[in-house]
Amino acid sequence: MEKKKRIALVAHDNRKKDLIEWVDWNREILCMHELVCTGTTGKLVENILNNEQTDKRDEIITIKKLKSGPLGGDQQLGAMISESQIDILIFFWDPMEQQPHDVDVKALLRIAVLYNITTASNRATADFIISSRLFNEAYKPMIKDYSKYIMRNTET
Ligand SMILES: O=C(CO)COP(=O)(O)O
Repeated sequence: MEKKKRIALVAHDNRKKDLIEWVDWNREILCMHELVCTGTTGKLVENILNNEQTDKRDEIITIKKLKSGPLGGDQQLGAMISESQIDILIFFWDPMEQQPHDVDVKALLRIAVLYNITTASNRATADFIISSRLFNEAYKPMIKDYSKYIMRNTET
């Protein structure tokens, strides 16, 4: 990943407040990177980053907004990860409530592990990531070699 990171920000409804507070707190750093969000989270992130009271910049911050999570946003994000278009995933998922799209959530978290994507599910981890020395440097995560799996004999 380059110095400028492609960061995905996602939160379930009960955790949106947490994420928006975190984004607000880290606005100066986040604005220097590319941000991608699922739909509803994206609207809130864009609002807080362009809030006239708290933001001193002249330019309007735009972020890439995907579909809402339950409508395919998690899957879009998973596809972007598999295409090497995301470097960091900050996903505050809800540990207390089932989601209608639980399978999509699980798939997104699985693909993030598969591609060794830097991932935070809570604020403490997100704090450690954003304050890491590596956050400001180019970094090449190790990707496991799946060529044996791809070349396996499927006996057709
Ligand atoms: O459901 C989500 C992630 O699983 C988030 O979707 P929204 O950002 O559209 O609320």
